[in-house]
Amino acid sequence: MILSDNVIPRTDVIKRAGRIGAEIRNIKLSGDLPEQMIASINELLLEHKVIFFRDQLHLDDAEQERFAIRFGELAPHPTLGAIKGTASIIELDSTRAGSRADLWHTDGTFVNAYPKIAVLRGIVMPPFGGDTVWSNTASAYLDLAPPLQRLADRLWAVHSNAFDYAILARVSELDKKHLDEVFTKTIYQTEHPVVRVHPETGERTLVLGALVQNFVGLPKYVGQKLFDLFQSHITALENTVRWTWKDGDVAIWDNRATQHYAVNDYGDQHRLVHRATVAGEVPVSIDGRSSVTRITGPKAPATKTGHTIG
Ligand SMILES: O=C(O)CCC(=O)C(=O)O
Ligand SMILES: [Fe+2]
Repeated sequence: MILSDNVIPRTDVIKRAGRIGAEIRNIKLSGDLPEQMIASINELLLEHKVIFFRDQLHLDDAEQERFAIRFGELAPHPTLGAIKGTASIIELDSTRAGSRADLWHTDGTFVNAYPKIAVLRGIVMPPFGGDTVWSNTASAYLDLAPPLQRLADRLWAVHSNAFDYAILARVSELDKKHLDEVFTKTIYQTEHPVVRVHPETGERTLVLGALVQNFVGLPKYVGQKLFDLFQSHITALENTVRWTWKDGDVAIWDNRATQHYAVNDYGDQHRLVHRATVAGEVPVSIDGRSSVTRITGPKAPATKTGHTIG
């Protein structure tokens, strides 16, 4: 019997899709939960990759962070920082530029030690639309045919917070200016293995998503096709779970084994979420090499911009 069975009854864990996602009932999240409970939540997180808790309306920013810090050090966003009075919380408010994360991504992969866990609290959720979808990057790896696994095993990709305007067609001129000024005030470029070994489960997971710029040693055009091929395995519907939010819901994901996408279908209805972030480990490839941040510098020439993903 695994640890969590003693602490969280199996009947309080309700799977929400075949390969990823479970709702956990009858827990009031707080910084004061006993250590065994935190260990059990972590165990369920590793198993299900994203876990959901309803009715957490008692949480404020401080308590959200007191809970999150039980899983590790809090990590502010490298360029956005954290909202006032918090160590790591970013606010995504639909009325503000760049707050719609409608691209498949893993958070923060433009740095080497990108976050391991995110705790997202739905504060004002629209009555319809605005779901979030997560995908399982460990099962996606297993879905690859063995020759494609061997190819992925050896590939490395460059991730950056610099973006081409072309892929952000929905962003207005005003948004571009804001994103340019805030999100990409420093440009990071990091080389990650396409396949990392999960430090807690030993699983192989794919490290890709919207922050990928190119594959090391591959022409852009070829790389784009390969990227699409790998991403299509990650985002296959069978490999995802979709959450319809209510105010007070909390979603916690293992950012080392997932990608996510915030569905942008709620028009100008208000949607407000706060995310606390737990620092992660530097990824290690299957042959034991670590990710490297190659460039950390002031913003380069004006052809690039950013987005709040990550
Ligand atoms: O708004 C959401 O549902 C998810 C936003 C996101 O990508 C994040 O918090 O990392
Ligand atoms: Fe995100």
